[in-house]
Amino acid sequence: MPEKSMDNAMEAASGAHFSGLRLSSSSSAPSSPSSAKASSVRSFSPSAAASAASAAAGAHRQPFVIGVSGGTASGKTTVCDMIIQQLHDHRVVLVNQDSFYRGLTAEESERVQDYNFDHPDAFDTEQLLECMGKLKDGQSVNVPIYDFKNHRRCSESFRKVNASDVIILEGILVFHDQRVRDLMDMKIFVDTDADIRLARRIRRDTVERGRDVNSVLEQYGRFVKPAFDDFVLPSKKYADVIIPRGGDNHVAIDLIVQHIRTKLGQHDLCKIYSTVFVIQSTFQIRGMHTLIRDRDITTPDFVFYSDRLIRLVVEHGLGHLPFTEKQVVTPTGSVYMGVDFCKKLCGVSIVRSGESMENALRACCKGIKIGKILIHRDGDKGKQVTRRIKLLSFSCRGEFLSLE
Ligand SMILES: Nc1ncnc2c1ncn2[C@@H]1O[C@H](COP(=O)(O)OP(=O)(O)O)[C@@H](O)[C@H]1O
Ligand SMILES: O=c1ccn([C@@H]2O[C@H](COP(=O)(O)O)[C@@H](O)[C@H]2O)c(=O)[nH]1
Repeated sequence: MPEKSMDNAMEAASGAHFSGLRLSSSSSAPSSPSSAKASSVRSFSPSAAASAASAAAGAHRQPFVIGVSGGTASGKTTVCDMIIQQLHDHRVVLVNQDSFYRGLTAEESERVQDYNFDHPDAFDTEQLLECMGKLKDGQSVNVPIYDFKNHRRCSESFRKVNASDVIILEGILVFHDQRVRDLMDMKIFVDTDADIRLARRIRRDTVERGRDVNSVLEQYGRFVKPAFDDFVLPSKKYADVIIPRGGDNHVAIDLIVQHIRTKLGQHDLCKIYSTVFVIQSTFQIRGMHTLIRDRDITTPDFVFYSDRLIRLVVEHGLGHLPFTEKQVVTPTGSVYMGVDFCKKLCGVSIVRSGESMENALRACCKGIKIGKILIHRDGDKGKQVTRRIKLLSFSCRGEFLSLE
C-alpha cells in the first residue's frame, strides 16, 4: 500500500477527530519500512493477514445511494445537479425514475389523456430495482431513455450508467416502494409550494414536452394533484432531509454535500484499506482533538489529552488481537464464559514515531516487552530516499503490536 496515498486518505477522512487502527499483513517480521509512517497501532497476526488479503481481493466499494423525491417540478433535478456539481471530486451518477416509465401500448396511446402517469403502477419498479442492484454491485447498466413527447421508451437507445461512488436516484415516487427505499443511504425530499410547482410545470411541459396549457391543467387536476396527495406527500415521512424551496436553498444543499463528503471519507477509507479500523468519534474524542490542536494549550494539558487519545487507540488495537475462549468461576460459584488474551504479546515502537505510545501499552498490558525499530532515511529532498531498518535489542515470539 503506498505510504502517501494511505496517509492522504487518512488525513482526508479524519476531519478533526480521526483515530485509526491498521492491521498489518506481516506475521513475523516488522512491516516494510515504507508503511511505517501513519500514526497507528498495528498488530502482526497470520490470521488477520489472510483475512485482510482475501477481503482486499474481493472488496468492492459500496456506493453511497441518495434518493431525491418531491412533487412534480419541485426542483428535484435542479437539486441533484447542484449536488453533483459540488461533489465534483467524486464519481457521481444520476438515475431518473422517469427512465423506468413503462411506456404506453398503442391502445393506451390513443387515450393518453386518460392515462395516469403519476400512479406507482406507471413505473416498471422491478426493472428499476434490477438496475440499482447492479449499480450497487459495481456493475454498469443500460438505463432506458423515455420520450415524454411520445410517452414511450426509445427502443434502440439506452443511457450507459457506470458504477460510481455516489448514485442519486431521483423521481416523484422513489420513496413509495420499500424495496427501493431500502437501497438508500440518505433520503431527501424537495418541498416546494404547490402554486410554484404548477406554474413551473405549465412552462416546462409547454416548452419542453410539447403540451398545451389546457392539457397540462386538465392532467394536473385529474391525476397529478390527487396522486401527489395520495402517494408523494405521504412518502415525505421517510425523508431524512427536507429541503424547502429546492434549488434556491443553498444552505441545505451545502450541508447535504458536506454530509456526503464525510460519509464518503470514512466509507472509502475502510473499503479501500480493509485492515483499517476507524474508531467511532464521540464528543469526548472530538473535544480532545480540539484541545490538542489549540495553539494556546499548555504543555501539561497537551501531554494529558494526547495520552488519553493514545490510550484509546492502544485499547482498540488490542481489541483486534486474537483471543481464546476461557471459562472462569465467579465468587458466587457461577460459570462465566469469557475469553483469554493472547499469551505472547510484544510491542515494537518505531523510534521517534511510536515511542509516545509505549506508556499506554505498558498501562494496558502488564509486563509487556517493548522493542524498538530505528528507521534511517538516506537521501535528500527531491532525490530518491532509501530507508534502512534496524531492530534494536529485542527478541520475542508471538503477536507483535507495532506502535507508529
Ligand atoms: N429554484 C428555481 N427557480 C426557478 N426555476 C426553477 C427552480 N428550480 C427549478 N426550476 C425550473 O422548474 C422546472 C422544473 O425543475 P426540475 O428541477 O426539473 O424539477 P423536477 O425534477 O422536480 O421535476 C425546470 O424548468 C427548472 O428550470
Ligand atoms: O409520458 C409522460 C410521463 C410523465 N409525465 C409526468 O411527468 C411527471 C414526473 O416528472 P417530473 O420531472 O418529476 O415532473 C409526472 O407528474 C407525470 O405526470 C407526463 O406528463 N407524461
